[in-house]
Amino acid sequence: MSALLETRGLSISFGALKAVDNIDFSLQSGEIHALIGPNGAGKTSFVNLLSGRLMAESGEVLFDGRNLTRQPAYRRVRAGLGYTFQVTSIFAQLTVQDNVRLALERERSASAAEILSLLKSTGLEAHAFMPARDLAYGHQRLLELTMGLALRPKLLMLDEPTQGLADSEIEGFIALIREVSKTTTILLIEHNMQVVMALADRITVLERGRILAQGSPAEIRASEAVQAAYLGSKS
Ligand SMILES: Nc1ncnc2c1ncn2[C@@H]1O[C@H](COP(=O)(O)OP(=O)(O)OP(=O)(O)O)[C@@H](O)[C@H]1O
Repeated sequence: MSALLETRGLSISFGALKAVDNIDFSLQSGEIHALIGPNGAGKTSFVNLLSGRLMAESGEVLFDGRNLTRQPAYRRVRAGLGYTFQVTSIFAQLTVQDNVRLALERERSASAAEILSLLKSTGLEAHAFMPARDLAYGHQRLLELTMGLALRPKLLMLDEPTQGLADSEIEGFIALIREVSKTTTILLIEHNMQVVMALADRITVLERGRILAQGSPAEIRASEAVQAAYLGSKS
């Protein structure tokens, strides 16, 4: 099986701090791959290097047979590397369906049927005409996911999608991600270990900008190095 995404020697520093330190990583098409690690391990910086929000100091980002290392963020989105929009990029005064229309129309015009079908896929169709600011917090997270799916990415990167959700909402979110994963490869940054263990096919653990461990959920759960890293950071 060939990798959908690969990084070779990927690095970025902030002053003297090597936030992402020479990372070789690969992700297979079809998998849900979780990226975990203590606070400050470099997860967000790594994903920002993939999305193009940060430019690599050295190393390469290879995606779907192309070298995207020097490409700007919008080209990476166009190549099929998608990520969930942050709550801040939701237009609060616009309706839910108009937010989805805007996400779609970054690329082309969208039909009402297409918008409705996307909203149905994440369970938001009943809220289509509501201003986004009136959505409950959990529904705003769903709107971010819907907007992330709008361009039908080959790989969708989710940065802490369950953060701030109530326990009662998490089961539904797990089921939804599982459904999305039938058609989209997923890279999931997540602190909630229940979510990680329920969803991930493979897990990569980062610590201080490096890969500490990689394996199946069972292997990671059993790893003493991983347990030590987590206990050490109290996160
Ligand atoms: N723009 C920046 N300028 C300076 N230091 C930064 C910057 N962004 C991140 N860092 C530092 O780089 C390190 C890695 O941060 P990063 O946010 O990537 O970690 P993380 O694993 O995503 O953490 P968390 O789980 O807390 O979100 C941290 O020490 C952080 O303080």
